[in-house]
Order: sequence, then C-alpha cells, then structure tokens
Amino acid sequence: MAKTGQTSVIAVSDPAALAKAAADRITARIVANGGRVAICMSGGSSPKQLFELLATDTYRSRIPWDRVHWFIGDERFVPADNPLNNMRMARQAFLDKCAPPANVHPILTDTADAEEAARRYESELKSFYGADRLDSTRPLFDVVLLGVGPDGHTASLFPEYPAVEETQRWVIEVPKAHVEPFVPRVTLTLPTLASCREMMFEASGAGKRAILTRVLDGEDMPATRARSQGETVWLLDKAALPENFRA
Ligand SMILES: O=C1O[C@H](COP(=O)(O)O)[C@@H](O)[C@H](O)[C@H]1O
Repeated sequence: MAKTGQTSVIAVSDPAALAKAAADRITARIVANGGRVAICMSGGSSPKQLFELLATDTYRSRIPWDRVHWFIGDERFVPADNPLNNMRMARQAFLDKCAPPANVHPILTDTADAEEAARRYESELKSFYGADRLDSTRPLFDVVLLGVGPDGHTASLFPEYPAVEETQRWVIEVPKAHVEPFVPRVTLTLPTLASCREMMFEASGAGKRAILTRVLDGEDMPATRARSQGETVWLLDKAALPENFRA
C-alpha cells in the first residue's frame, strides 16, 4: 500500500462554516492542478451543504468545470432516480447545473447485481487513470471526500466486512449493509481511496462526537484506516469535535 502523509484536524464553528471550508479546499486543489482534475465525492447527508455551495456564483465562477471529473466513493445498489442513490443527491445539488454530463461518473446500478456494477466502475476508473495498477507517484484523485458513520464505517466499508481487507480490487460489492437502508452497496476500496492528493473527511453535529473520539484516538475501524498517500484532513464543526481537541 502507498505510503501515507500528514493528518490534521481542522475545527470550524458550524455546518455552514464546514461547507465553506470544504468548498475552499476543493476549489484550491482544482485551481492548483492546471490539467485534468478528479474529485471523488462521498455519499450520505454530510456533503449536501457543500455541494449546494459549489453551485453558487462564488464557486461556480472559480471552477473550470470542463476539466473537472466527478466520481462517487460508494453507492447504494438502487436505481439512479431512487432517493437513496448517492449520486442523485450530488446531481440535484450541483452537478446537473454546473458539470458537463461527460464529466460525471456515477456507479451504474442498472446492472444484474452489485458485483457487476463494481466491476464496471473499476474498469471505468482504470480507463480514466490509463493503467491497471495504481502508481504511488501519480494519484488517481485530487480530492477524496469522505464521511463517517456511527459504527466507524466510511464510504461503504463497514467494520469487519471483507471489503475492508481488499487490496487487489479497486471497487468491490458489499452484498448487504447492516445499517439502513439494508441494500447491497458498491464501494471503492481503501487502496483506491488512498490514491489521492488530499483526503477530506467532513463531519458535523454532536451525534458524531462519540465515533470521532474513537477514530481520532486510533481505534481500528475503517474510517481510521482510510488515509491519503498525500494529505488527510478532518474537517469538523465545534459540536462534533472530540473533547481532547477542544482548547
Ligand atoms: O452510508 C453512508 O454513510 C456515510 C456517512 O453518512 P452521513 O449521512 O452521516 O454523512 C457516508 O459517508 C457514506 O458515503 C454513505 O454511503
């Protein structure tokens, strides 16, 4: 596995400040890379405010949309128009308004099963990257955005599921999630997520504080194992910030 870089925790006042901090960091990464950019987005509810912000004039005018490609880190195996579909939320919040359709890369769920969906997405990522093996000197993504679930899962990598140990596949099926909604999922694996310049976790609210305390304390969980080969940043609002990170 690629060598991992520096990890930091950044605390901001509230969810609005969190979305702004994330939007600023993503925009800075996009602008810093003068060529083709790849962003891997998280699912769940945490990134909604960030996504909506990217569609506002302030960010819309700064992002060179033609050269930015948008991927998703995990997907529920439900149709594209199902409210549970992760990419659907991103599309509604900003992609349909801002991004050229060819630059939006959903995990397609019109396949026979989640395994086929995973294999197809893996092929798409390999063809985008231009190689079958990840090279630690050339990250796949500029930014990987992630969230954390109450059990320490990130993307659809759940504690004690075989997907967490996968080192060969880039994308893998998760036959059944043990959290709601109880549907099969497709997820990028840890080595694939690690192949980025910056991994950015976003979490807000007091409900996340207990799990963040355990993850940032280093307890072995998928969210703890997820590390960028470049920079890893935990963007947290005040309510989510573990006690020992408070001044
Ligand atoms: O199941 C999922 O949960 C995590 C966390 O979701 P959130 O609603 O608490 O933000 C998310 O990052 C992941 O992509 C999603 O599929």
